[in-house]
Amino acid sequence: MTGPGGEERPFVSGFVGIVGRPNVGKSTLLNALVGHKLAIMSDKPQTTRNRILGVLHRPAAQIVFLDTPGLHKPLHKLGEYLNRVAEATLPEVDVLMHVVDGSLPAGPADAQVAERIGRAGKPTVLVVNKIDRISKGELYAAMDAYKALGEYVDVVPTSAVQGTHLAELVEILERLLPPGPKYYPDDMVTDQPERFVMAELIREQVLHLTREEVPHSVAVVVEEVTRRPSGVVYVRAVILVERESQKGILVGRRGAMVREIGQRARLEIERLLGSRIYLELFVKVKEDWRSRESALRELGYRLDG
Ligand SMILES: Nc1nc2c(ncn2[C@@H]2O[C@H](COP(=O)(O)OP(=O)(O)OP(=O)(O)O)[C@@H](O)[C@H]2O)c(=O)[nH]1
Repeated sequence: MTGPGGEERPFVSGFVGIVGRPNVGKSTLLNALVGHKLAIMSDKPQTTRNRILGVLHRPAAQIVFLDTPGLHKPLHKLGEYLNRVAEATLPEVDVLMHVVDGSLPAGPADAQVAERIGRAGKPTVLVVNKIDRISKGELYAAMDAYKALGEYVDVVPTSAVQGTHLAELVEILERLLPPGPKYYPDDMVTDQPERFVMAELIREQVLHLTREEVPHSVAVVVEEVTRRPSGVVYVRAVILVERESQKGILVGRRGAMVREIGQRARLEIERLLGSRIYLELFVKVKEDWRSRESALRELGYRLDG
C-alpha cells in the first residue's frame, strides 16, 4: 500500500481493547466494525460476560478487537469476574478505545473508568457513541466534557447503530497500530467457538423476552450439536436459572415463553450457521450459580486469569 506522501506503508496489525461502562454500546460497536453479529446486544447492562474477539480484515491492516464486559462496581462473584476480565485486557492491547455514551452527561463513574484506562498507559481513542440521540450542540459539549477526563490521542463521535464515523474510527486505529503480521487467517472473524456464540444468541432472546430479575440470573449451556443425515443441525441447550420462580417465568404458560425464546434463537442460529437448525431448549434450576465459584467454572467462566 502507498501512503499519502507516496511512501510504502507496511502492513499493520494489533489488538484494540474496547472498554467502557456497561451499556454504552461496546458490543454494538464491535459488531458494526467487524460486520458480524459476534457479541450480543441488549438494553440491559452487563450483557457481555466473556471477552469477545473480533477480527477486522483491511487491505493494509488486521485489527483484532477485544470486547470486554463493562467496568462497574462488583455486586457479586460474577460482577468481580467481569471486572477482572476487563482489567486483564488493558495491558494486553496495543490501543484502547474508551467508549462513552454521548447522550448521557459525564459523571464520576466515567472519571473512574478513565483513570483506570489511563493507568494502562496505552494510546487511547475516545469514542463518544450514541450521537444519533443528541443535537450538534449537545455533541460538542459532550465531547468536551468527556475529553477532559483523560489523555486521548483522538476523539471520534459515533453512532454504532447508524454506522456514523466508523470508517474514520478504523482509519485512526490503523494509524496507531504498529507494523505486524496477520495474526488470524483471512476468513476468521472471531475466536469464539460456535457453541459459545449459539449460547449467547439464546441468552440474547431470554434478555429480550423477559423482564423483572430473571435476566441476570440466566446462563445458557449448549450441550450438544450434531448434524443429522438430513442436513439439519440438532442443538440441545439448557437455560440455567437460580430459582424455581424464575424457571416458571422462563417456561411460561404451557411452555409458551421457552417456545418463543427457542423460535427466535433458532432463526438467529440458522443465520449464523447457514443451515437448518432443530433447537431443543430446557430450563433448569441451578441454585445460586452466580455466587458459587465452582458453578461459574463449570459454566466456562475462567476465574484464575
Ligand atoms: N441510539 C443508539 N443506541 C445505541 C448505540 N449503540 C448502542 N446502542 C444501544 O445501547 C444498548 C447497549 O448496547 P450494547 O452494545 O449492549 O452495550 P455494551 O456497552 O456492550 O454493554 P455491556 O455488555 O453491558 O457492557 C443497546 O440497546 C444498543 O442498541 C448508538 O449508537 N445509538
